[in-house]
Amino acid sequence: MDLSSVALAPKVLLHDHLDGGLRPATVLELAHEVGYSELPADDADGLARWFRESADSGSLVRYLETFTHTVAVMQTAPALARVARECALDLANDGVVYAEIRFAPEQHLTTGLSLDEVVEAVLRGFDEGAAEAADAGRRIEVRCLVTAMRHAARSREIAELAVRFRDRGVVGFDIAGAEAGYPPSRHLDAFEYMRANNAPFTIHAGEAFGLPSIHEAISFCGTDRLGHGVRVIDDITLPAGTDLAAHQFAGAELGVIANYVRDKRIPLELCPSSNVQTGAVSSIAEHPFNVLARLRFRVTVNTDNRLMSDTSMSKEFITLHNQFGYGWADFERFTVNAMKSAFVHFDERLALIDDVIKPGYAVLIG
Ligand SMILES: O=c1[nH]cnc2c1ncn2[C@@H]1O[C@H](CO)[C@@H](O)[C@H]1O
Ligand SMILES: [Zn+2]
Repeated sequence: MDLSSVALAPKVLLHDHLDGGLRPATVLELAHEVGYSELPADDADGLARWFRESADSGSLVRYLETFTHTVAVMQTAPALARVARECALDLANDGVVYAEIRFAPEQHLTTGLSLDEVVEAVLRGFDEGAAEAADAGRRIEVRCLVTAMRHAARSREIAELAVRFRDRGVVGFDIAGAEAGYPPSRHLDAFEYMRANNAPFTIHAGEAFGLPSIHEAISFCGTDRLGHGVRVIDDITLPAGTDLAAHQFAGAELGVIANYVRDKRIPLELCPSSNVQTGAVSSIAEHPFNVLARLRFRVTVNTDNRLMSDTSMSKEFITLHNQFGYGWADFERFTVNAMKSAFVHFDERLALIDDVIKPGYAVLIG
């Protein structure tokens, strides 16, 4: 299994930040256009390296500081549309067939755009990119999640934005940003608004902060998915000396929260490389991905921030293959898990599973 063969496999991406996936060269060009002079490097390679190294901090708060630069160059409609178009193209070239891309509209208002104008520009970019990719023989469906920043106080407004655009490409709502000190229950009114409108949402939880955050997200807020959710492992007891790359974990004991997440089939948007960079886990070898997958949690594979982690869906698959020995049948399962967990309607999920994902893996499995 190598990068070029994995790139051919149909992949589904549920957790990817628009402002964490810019091409380094685009950051430079946009900075030049808008006169932003704070970039930490002046060539694409240097900038790519800076993002990866700075994000490799072991702290979510420092990881998030790197977004200052990407957000700074995404403040006009053309810049937002360009970044969105390139995002759709890059994902399609990597074999992603369905993606939900998130970003926080409230962070893109410094030159006077309205929340609606910001979302319209991004959706236009996705449409352009997806149309170009289709012309080149690479079909991709791109949808949008709007994120509210958990330290701020605009979550209800952003939830309303999500519902306002629900028939135009926005399929859900999310909260992100520093987790410690900003529990999901601070934004209960936003989640209640989403539920009252029968509109789905996901919550970044169980990344920098552990089980209490996951508990709030599922029990008080009623989240449909968990952004990361990786610390659910803290509610699972493994016998001493357990090999984390094993094929079965018969001795595992699940606590109340872990059982609830698994019983309810709550999807985990796991992001292996990002989780190591932010210190949510100490290394890929220590990543609970395999334990959770083998215990049949609904695990999905995600990139989080392709620029900060210098990654792609194919690279994340290869990383998991190298560490845990997964093959095509495993990747098909994770991909079907992700498609089942998507926020588009059931018939659209089913069509992608039956017409695109299963036939794609059938060819690879042979
Ligand atoms: O892994 C993460 N955990 C929490 N917040 C994040 C993560 N990655 C990105 N963002 C935050 O989400 C905003 C909107 O896209 C980004 O600007 C960043 O601050
Ligand atoms: Zn994220």
